[in-house]
Amino acid sequence: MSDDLKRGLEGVLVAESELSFIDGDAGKLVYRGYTIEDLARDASYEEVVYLLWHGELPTQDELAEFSSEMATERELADGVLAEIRELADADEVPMAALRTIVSTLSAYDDDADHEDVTDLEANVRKSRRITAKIPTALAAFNRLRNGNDVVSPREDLSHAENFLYMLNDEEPDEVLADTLDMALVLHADHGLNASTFSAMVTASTLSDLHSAVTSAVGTLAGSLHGGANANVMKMLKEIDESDKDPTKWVTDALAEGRRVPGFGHRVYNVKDPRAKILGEKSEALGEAAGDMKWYDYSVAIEEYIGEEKGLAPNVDFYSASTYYQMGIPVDIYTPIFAMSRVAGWTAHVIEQYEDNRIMRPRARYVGEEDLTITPIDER
Ligand SMILES: CC(=O)SCCNC(=O)CCNC(=O)[C@H](O)C(C)(C)COP(=O)(O)OP(=O)(O)OC[C@H]1O[C@@H](n2cnc3c(N)ncnc32)[C@H](O)[C@@H]1OP(=O)(O)O
Ligand SMILES: O=C([O-])CC(=O)C(=O)O
Repeated sequence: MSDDLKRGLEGVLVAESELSFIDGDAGKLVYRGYTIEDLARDASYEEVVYLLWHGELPTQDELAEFSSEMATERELADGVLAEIRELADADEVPMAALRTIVSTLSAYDDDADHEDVTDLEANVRKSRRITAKIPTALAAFNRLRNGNDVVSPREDLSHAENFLYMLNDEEPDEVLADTLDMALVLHADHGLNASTFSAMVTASTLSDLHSAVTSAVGTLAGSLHGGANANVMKMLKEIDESDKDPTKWVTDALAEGRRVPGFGHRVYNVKDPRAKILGEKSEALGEAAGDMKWYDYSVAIEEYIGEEKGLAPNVDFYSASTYYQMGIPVDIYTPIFAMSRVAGWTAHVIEQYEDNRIMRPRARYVGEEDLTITPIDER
């Protein structure tokens, strides 16, 4: 047994997976053999979810059937809606609300008390229901906390279109729908990132899929992981409201020992390929609106941090200005990440069940030894 300490489990190999491959030096991301660039250009989110869960891209008939099965699962039970209303009334933060909602979904899932938590067919059905219902829950939560009525899902719209329709009570135009669909494709899986790993740890104890996804949502929320996308936008807005230019703002932040959200990565040593694609989307949205401010601030920061710190943008950097220009509220950027990543979480959990061993690393003990207890009345 090696006594090398691997802080943050850096580089530790704990599983074999057929789902996604990352080459951190080349800036390459692949889902089941297909590059992220090809998938972003040529595949819808529904096709990517099918690819992750079923191992290959669907035929036209398979896609039509799969999309329809997903769409029929969008409605929420009254009990779930009642809870969403309570969370909105309590002004819960969106990622905490989503964590609670995912957990509650199990109470209304016919497969949830299935005796064998590893049953593949039941897990695919549960994955489909959770993935289909998260957008409905998130849109309902956002509308209720703003004093608006809930908009019911429609089965004739795609996953991305239907979410924007429920969020805004208006069918999205093609640019908005395509941009969100592509963002969902880009976020769907990413190896053993922290939230996926936490889902796998939960599953490895032979706990159920809803528990694994609930763990993952809680893990994604942190500012070092999915929470960074909202922090990027807060930074861009802070820069805009200050009298500093972006490089001065970042210089001051670094001098104060602060981390710049949206930069750095455990695996990529170069620019994240997803950031490249999202940067192009952010630029295109700015051009269409005739306002390049958010894109220009972002590029200035990217150039400066690259020169000063040798750090490159990760996926969260350009998703921020992209979502902002789409009119999406800043505090639901991370829930939208979860809305996509649930496909990867569930796919990895299913892989974990197929070849399970409980995850159980160890810590080097550095505490006191051989102490004797002083009786309580003498302490
Ligand atoms: C979807 C995602 O989860 S993508 C990541 C989203 N998170 C962020 O954008 C938050 C900002 N980034 C970070 O905090 C980190 O880069 C992480 C968490 C992504 C990766 O962390 P690690 O692999 O553990 O790298 P680590 O924290 O050891 O950083 C290495 C060095 O780069 C520096 N560094 C890393 N990221 C940043 C940053 N964003 N701003 C400033 N300095 C940074 C660290 O201070 C450290 O410097 P040091 O060696 O002088 O102490
Ligand atoms: O892989 C990681 O560590 C973080 C990341 O980029 C992701 O989850 O998409």
